[in-house]
Amino acid sequence: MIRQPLKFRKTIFVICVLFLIILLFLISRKDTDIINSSKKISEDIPAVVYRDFSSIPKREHVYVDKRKMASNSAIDDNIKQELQETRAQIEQLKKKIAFLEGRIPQKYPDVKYLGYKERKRILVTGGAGFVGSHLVDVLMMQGHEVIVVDNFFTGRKRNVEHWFGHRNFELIHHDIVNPLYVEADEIYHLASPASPPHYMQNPVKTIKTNTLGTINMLGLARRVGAKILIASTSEVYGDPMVHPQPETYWGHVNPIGPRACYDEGKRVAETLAYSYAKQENVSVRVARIFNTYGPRMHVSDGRVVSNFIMQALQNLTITVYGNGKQTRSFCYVSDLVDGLLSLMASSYTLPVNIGNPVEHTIEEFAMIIKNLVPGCRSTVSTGAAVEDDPQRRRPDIAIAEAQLNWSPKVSLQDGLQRTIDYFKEELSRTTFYNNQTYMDVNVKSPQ
Ligand SMILES: O=c1ccn([C@@H]2O[C@H](COP(=O)(O)OP(=O)(O)O[C@H]3OC[C@@H](O)[C@H](O)[C@H]3O)[C@@H](O)[C@H]2O)c(=O)[nH]1
Repeated sequence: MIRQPLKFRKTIFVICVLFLIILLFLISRKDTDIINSSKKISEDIPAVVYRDFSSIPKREHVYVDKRKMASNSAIDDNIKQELQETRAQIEQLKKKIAFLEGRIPQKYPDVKYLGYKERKRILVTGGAGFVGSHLVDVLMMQGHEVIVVDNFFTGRKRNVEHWFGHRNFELIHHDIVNPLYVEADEIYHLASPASPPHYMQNPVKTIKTNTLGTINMLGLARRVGAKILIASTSEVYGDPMVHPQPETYWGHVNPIGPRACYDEGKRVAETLAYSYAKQENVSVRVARIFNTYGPRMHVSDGRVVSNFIMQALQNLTITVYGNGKQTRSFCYVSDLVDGLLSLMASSYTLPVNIGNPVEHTIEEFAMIIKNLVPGCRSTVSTGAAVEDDPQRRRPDIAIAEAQLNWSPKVSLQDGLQRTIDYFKEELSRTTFYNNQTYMDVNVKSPQ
């Protein structure tokens, strides 16, 4: 009985071992299959293509807060409005820049080259004014170094801006009532208001400019040894008793009248010039300038040429002061400039009349201008006379012809046509319409 269970145990043991071996065999076979099949699967699956997802914009997480939505849209509207305003400002600035760029001279007018010995340093007081700027143009073209001094009371930068930046050109903003220290070989002293309404507007300033200013310029000429030309005027003859007026005529001036600040100021300027010549040995030239006209007269100048042309161009009444029987003789600005240059170059030191002797009544002159403006519908009116208005004026230019070999070349017709063209362009500048002060003049009552 005892041996039977032992045998049974052995048999059981053997069976178990065998079972285990079979099991291990089976397991090992199954593993190989799985590996093989998995290999096969991986070979069958196509390779995954790499894709760069970084370029795809990530969706921002937007937190929608309905309470804030209303205020956000109000802010959006403000921003939109600011944006629109800024855009409009930028557009305006662009236009302004384009306008300013248009005014920068692209190329200077042709300037002659002068050697060191021929080139002069020339000071022009009032060089940004009507006559001064035309003189500056010629001096610059001749190749000289030009210094313009102006206080811009009636002068304008616009008149000389085409020379800005040129190496021969210098602009000094200065009032010659105060001393000036510059180096110069020649001085053209033109600074002074010249239009009756302008010089009457501030008579003290007009006298100071023509007396103190002239003393300063003569003092400068003495210090630096410069030759100086004083711009005097036909007004030193006042309301003349001699006709036409020769340089030898002493004049007929009311010393306390409304024109005296200019007339007497210029008479003192002449006296000062000859005093400096005699006492300080200063080389002086004196030009007595008669009525002059041309481009660059200000639309608000107030003198007869600019007033009549502006009125005719706008079909306004042409305003003749007084009965229109008073006479004037009008010289085109380029002729005047030629005369000034000839006088400076000459050795003649006494006063010289520079003007055009062709004389017209102011009434005739109004009709000449009216007829030169095509389609002009202006009427001509006569009215109150200007106090102390000279009744006749015409230069005797015998000295200019003999001593300077000078006489005017431009006819009234041609000169007026060029001037009308200039004023037409001025009128097209919109700013003028806000500033129609060109008829501002002191008149006395007709009685
Ligand atoms: O609108 C106007 C302006 C002027 N006039 C008259 O036209 C004549 C000329 O007057 P302007 O103002 O042009 O010039 P004036 O001749 O009176 O003075 C000028 O003289 C010579 C220069 O040196 C000066 O430029 C200036 O003083 C005057 O009789 C004046 O009364 C008009 O009838 N209507």
